[in-house]
Amino acid sequence: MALYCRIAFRGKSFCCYRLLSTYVTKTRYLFELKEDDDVCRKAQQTGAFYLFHSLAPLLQTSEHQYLVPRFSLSELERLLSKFGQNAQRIEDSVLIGCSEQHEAWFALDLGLNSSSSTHASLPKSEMETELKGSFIELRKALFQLNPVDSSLLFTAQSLLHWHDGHQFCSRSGQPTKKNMAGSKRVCPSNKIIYYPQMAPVVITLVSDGTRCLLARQSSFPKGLYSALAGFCDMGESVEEAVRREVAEEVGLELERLQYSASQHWPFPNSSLMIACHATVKPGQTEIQVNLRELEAAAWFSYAEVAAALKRKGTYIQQQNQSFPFSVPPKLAIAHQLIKEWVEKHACSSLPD
Ligand SMILES: NC(=O)c1ccc[n+]([C@@H]2O[C@H](COP(=O)([O-])OP(=O)(O)OC[C@H]3O[C@@H](n4cnc5c(N)ncnc54)[C@H](O)[C@@H]3O)[C@@H](O)[C@H]2O)c1
Ligand SMILES: [Mg+2]
Repeated sequence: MALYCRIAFRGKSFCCYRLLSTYVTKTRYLFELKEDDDVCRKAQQTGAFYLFHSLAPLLQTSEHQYLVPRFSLSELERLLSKFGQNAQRIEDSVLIGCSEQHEAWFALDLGLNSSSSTHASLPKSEMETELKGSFIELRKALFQLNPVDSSLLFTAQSLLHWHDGHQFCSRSGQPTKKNMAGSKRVCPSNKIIYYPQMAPVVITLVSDGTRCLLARQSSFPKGLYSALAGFCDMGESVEEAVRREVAEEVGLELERLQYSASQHWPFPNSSLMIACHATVKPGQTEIQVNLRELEAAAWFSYAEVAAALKRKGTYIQQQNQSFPFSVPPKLAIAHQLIKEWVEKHACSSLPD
């Protein structure tokens, strides 16, 4: 789908015959859906709905992967009526994206109670039988989802979670009302607008030139080591947050810092993960682990990290082996940082 655009110049408007790209028209359409409740309501007629129960997405088991079923508006209305609820509950759904053909995608949680509606939680097991699937905790399903589905479900779960936690105005105590798309909530009594929020988190892979530093918290699965991560403090730049987190957690001062990429991460609350590579000064590599934050931290050689990257799944610790370990799954940005480091060091690690 493409649009011709109208541009304004010195107060006059001109029709421009530049064809807008599919990406631009899709982006403009999503913007309209967020801004205009009527357009969004209309989009539900032809849209697709993803279902959740208490923030766990509905999934169906296939051979090696989970499939994510979608429902039309009429299928959803039929389902709600079967469980004794009216179609008004669909207004609790949130917009999570759209296709290039402008089919809008929504997510609806059938397990959460909304303050602004009288809708009670629907029975999970009966719904699972009816829908021929299971509501599975997103974190547990991570390994068996494709990247497109997981990204959509991350967005959906984060938005549903945010709405669930922001049903009341923190100033007036009155229930807030969401717009159709779920891109904001407004307090009807004082008009304060609340927008979905995420916390900036820095994640850093520190290298001393030949080794990289990985750490684990006691809550991690056995054997799992990751890059150093931490929430940004109020008023900090990304660079300041990276330097502080590394100093706080392992007692090292950084020399150089390089941005790599970013990722939205929904666990336990929405974070924007900002991933960097960093180096320490040669010779200044002695780690002092902050045991209030970490269980352990250590330098790992290229060979150790490259072997861990190749290993599938999480490692189950074996007796008498001091350093076997695993790294985070492919979907996590920590995995990407570690992979980039291994690729960069592959050539320099070849035997002479
Ligand atoms: N996607 C990935 O690859 C990846 C890898 C590692 C960590 N992470 C995520 O990064 C996040 C931060 O890592 P961490 O636990 O090491 O952080 P951290 O080192 O900052 O330690 C967490 C502590 O920071 C404090 N804190 C400050 N601001 C906070 C806020 N806005 N929300 C929650 N706690 C806050 C709390 O006391 C909390 O116990 C975690 O949520 C984790 O899920 C993602
Ligand atoms: Mg940390």
